[in-house]
Amino acid sequence: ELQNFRPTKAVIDLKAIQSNVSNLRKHLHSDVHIMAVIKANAYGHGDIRVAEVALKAGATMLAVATPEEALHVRQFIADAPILILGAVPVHFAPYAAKYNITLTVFSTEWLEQVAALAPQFEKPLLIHLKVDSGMGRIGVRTAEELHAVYEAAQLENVIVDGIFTHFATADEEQTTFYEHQLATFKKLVASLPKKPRIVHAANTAASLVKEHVQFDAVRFGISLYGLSPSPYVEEHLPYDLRPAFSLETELVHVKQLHKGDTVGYGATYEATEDEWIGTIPVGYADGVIRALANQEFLVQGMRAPIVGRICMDQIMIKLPKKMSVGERVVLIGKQGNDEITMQEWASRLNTIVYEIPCMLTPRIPRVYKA
Ligand SMILES: Cc1ncc(COP(=O)(O)O)c(CNc2conc2O)c1O
Repeated sequence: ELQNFRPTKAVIDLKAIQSNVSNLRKHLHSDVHIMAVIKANAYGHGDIRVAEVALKAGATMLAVATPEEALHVRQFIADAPILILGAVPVHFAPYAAKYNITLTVFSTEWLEQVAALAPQFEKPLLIHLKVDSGMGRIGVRTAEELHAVYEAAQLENVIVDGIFTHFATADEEQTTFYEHQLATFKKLVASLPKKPRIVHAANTAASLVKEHVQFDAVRFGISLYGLSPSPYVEEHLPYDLRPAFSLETELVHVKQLHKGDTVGYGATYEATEDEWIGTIPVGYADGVIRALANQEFLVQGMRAPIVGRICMDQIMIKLPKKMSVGERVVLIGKQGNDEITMQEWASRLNTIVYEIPCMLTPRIPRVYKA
């Protein structure tokens, strides 16, 4: 395929992914499965390459968010079970059965409509029942709802293969709500006539810092990529995480400004003395949004702040000294003795690290370091 001409790229370190999975493998009880959560194009890291490495390093299942993601992954990964974590329309059920995609189910109406299609399924449809133990998103909330869905799922060509819930506060120090969710979930699972094969509840935070919540599988997302779900979890990690994602580019123009010269739309930045300014080929159409104003990037291991407004495709930075066109600029990652972390971006944008790799658009090619 065509090579990349623009020097802006995200470099994904597959050894970091491999290390994060194999460390989790050692951390978990040996009979607990690792479900690699690769939704949203593996949190912006590239779902197929991440899935291949994760499966080789000890994951046995994959989780995505949408039918389209599941079909895309199944085109490249023939065997691993793929669970769609979100709701899917009834008319997707025949495709799920055909392509061995496991669905999340929590509605009797959904099952009643699928009942009409099930006899024609090419293969049995695997489903996991979803319990809303407090996340307040999707799922059954009471024993009677759970039993109604369980009964409605007793269909030819439908197999209740799992049951799961999702924690809203596992990444926080406060455990009251988390304990309430865990107790609710355990009670509901115990109320079923038969335990489904795969019971799962833990996300990264619960997998890393909570006890007795591993059940039959854990759903491992953010720390698969070497990122921490929260500062609290970061302070209590059972092993070091290796961030897999770095973002880099090169200077495409360098000039010296004199006192009073201005930079960018609105002429919002004014040089206070002779200053060296670099221009880099990346902007808000790449997901480096305008709210990131004043973020620093690294050149020769030194910090260079954005000056002037972020443009759609270009950004100006104030260089610590005269530099040449072609000089490498690190927007996320290490250079010399310094590092620009995703957490630094997230703090500046008043968001969480999860959002950063997801917001970087496909115009930034993801290249892989094996
Ligand atoms: C149902 C479910 N399970 C597991 C995970 C993985 O969580 P982790 O990345 O903390 O390990 C998510 C992440 N869902 C989301 C992450 O950010 N917003 C979300 O809705 C999820 O929605």
